[in-house]
Amino acid sequence: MAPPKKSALPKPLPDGFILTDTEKKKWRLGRVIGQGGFGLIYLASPHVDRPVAADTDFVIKLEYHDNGPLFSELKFYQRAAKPESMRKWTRSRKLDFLGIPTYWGSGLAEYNNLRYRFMAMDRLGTDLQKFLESNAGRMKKATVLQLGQELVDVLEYIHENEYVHADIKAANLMQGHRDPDQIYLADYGLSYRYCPDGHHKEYKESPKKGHNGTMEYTSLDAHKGVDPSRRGDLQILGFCLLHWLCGSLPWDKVLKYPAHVQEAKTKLMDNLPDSVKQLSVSRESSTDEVAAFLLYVKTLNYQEKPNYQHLKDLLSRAVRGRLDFSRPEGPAAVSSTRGQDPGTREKQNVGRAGRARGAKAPVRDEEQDDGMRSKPVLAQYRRGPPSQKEEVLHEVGRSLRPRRGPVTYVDDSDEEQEEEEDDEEDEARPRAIAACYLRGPPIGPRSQSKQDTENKVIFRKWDEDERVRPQRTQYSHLDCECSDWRSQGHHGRHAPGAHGVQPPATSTPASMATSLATTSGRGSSWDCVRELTVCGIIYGRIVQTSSTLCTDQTTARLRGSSGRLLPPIALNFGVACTTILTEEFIRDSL
Ligand SMILES: Nc1ncnc2c1ncn2[C@@H]1O[C@H](COP(=O)(O)OP(=O)(O)OP(=O)(O)O)[C@@H](O)[C@H]1O
Repeated sequence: MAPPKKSALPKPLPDGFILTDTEKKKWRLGRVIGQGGFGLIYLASPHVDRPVAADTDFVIKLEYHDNGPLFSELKFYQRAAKPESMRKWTRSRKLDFLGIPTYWGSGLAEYNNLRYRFMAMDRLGTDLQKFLESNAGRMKKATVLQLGQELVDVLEYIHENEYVHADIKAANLMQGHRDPDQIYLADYGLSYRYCPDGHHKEYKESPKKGHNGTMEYTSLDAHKGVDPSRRGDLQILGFCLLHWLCGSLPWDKVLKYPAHVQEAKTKLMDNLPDSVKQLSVSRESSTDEVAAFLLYVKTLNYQEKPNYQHLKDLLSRAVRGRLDFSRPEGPAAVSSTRGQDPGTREKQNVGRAGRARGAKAPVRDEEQDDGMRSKPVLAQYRRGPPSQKEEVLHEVGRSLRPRRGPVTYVDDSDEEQEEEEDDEEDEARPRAIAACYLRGPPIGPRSQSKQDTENKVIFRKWDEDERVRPQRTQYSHLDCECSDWRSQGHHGRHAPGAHGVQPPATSTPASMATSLATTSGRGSSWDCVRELTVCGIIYGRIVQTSSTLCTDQTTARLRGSSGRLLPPIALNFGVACTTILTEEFIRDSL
């Protein structure tokens, strides 16, 4: 019998499933606590004879066997982050702590004719993107500088072990599960072995590979299609520090135009330190240290080993102690991509972008925008080239970074094949991502249709509701909504990625619903409209489809820079989708 057709996200394994890793150690799966574009994160425990405790210290990341990201991540942990080598490093450098999660094992599994790869690792806590979201995109200066120093330590360790991370951002920084003062750099799915066996990659620009990474922060080398290196990681970190201090970056408004982002970053780097100093939002949050940091990074040659101690010294104003993620004092972030009315945001952003660019108006062209915006928001905003026609809804809710499509990987337990794997791994690294594949709807003004105006009214009302709704963490939000859904007897059966039925790729709402009804063999399209919406509520992954339904602006307002729907907003968004889907469904049916 042919195995069932696979989607990118694995069909979940049942609660209590036992996995055996390559060291013959057994792991019991608990409930799912997270979901990426290709993988699920389960609570897990090595005590297989009893259910997994809610406060367990382990998680298991699960992907289909032939997906690339987990394979790359595994290789990183196996080669560069062995617990013993990290312990030695920490001792020799007299560090209190090194923020790299511990890898506990990995292996393969088979269930219902499907093959999986898994990795057991430390359980982590909240990611820092959450704090930014509730603090208008900013952090206190002492916290930013302290984080900067800790991340320089982490980068020095991984750089000395032949790897670069290449995707540093708040969404990939997570608090410790037990100790919120310990911050870990997670997600090594895009990490790159820049110096295999001590041989540094050559500098080679390749326009076809250009603009790889998370658009806000990716390095100028990556914009030019040059393989990631140590200086690139440090430049990415510098852009992150600047963002966290100011709540915005000069290129926030042109993120969908990679060439414009590259131009703005080049200008910023060319005009250091003034270009960065003048972005300070207040004296307390002055950007002088970040300007000096980026200035030093600019002096580095492609293959040059950075002076990490010097970089830490440049950020040394921070006081060691507890990290403080409370809202910084002083003016609100002027162009945070979150938590603000887009009108306000736009006005403020013009000022900031203008300053960063000198006298020139922000890279923003109404005509061009309108041209772009008049087109329907279709597959071109998905992340990564559309490899398969049946690309599904849940793939579009992921971060902006590109991912390789399914590639067959050899079993990494076979050391003899390591070199072959390395080649394969290099081959499989994410390739250039053309601007047209960038996920996210156009941002900015557009001509208003009647539907736009109606949608705005709907969203304004929910924005008001939003202010009185208490903030919840991502986990509790997900848990709560999943359990609501389960308590209705659905058990995630119709949730994207959790069953054999996948919502169809972008289409009209009516055809989407009808197609879902046909493929699932269930009920009427009307039921499916409702279920699609619930899927959206639970997973916050209905962005792409809703992009085709809602106005660009309303959708843009609901996104964080990570590209995810902000959790409380996801709920509202689901409701909005119901309305829009329903209206269009009725209209199409008449
Ligand atoms: N070690 C961990 N402990 C606890 N939660 C985790 C851990 N790793 C990841 N998560 C949670 O699971 C979610 C999915 O993580 P994952 O690394 O698979 O994907 P992602 O980084 O969100 O997306 P992408 O597919 O772009 O990598 C994360 O957003 C995070 O909330």
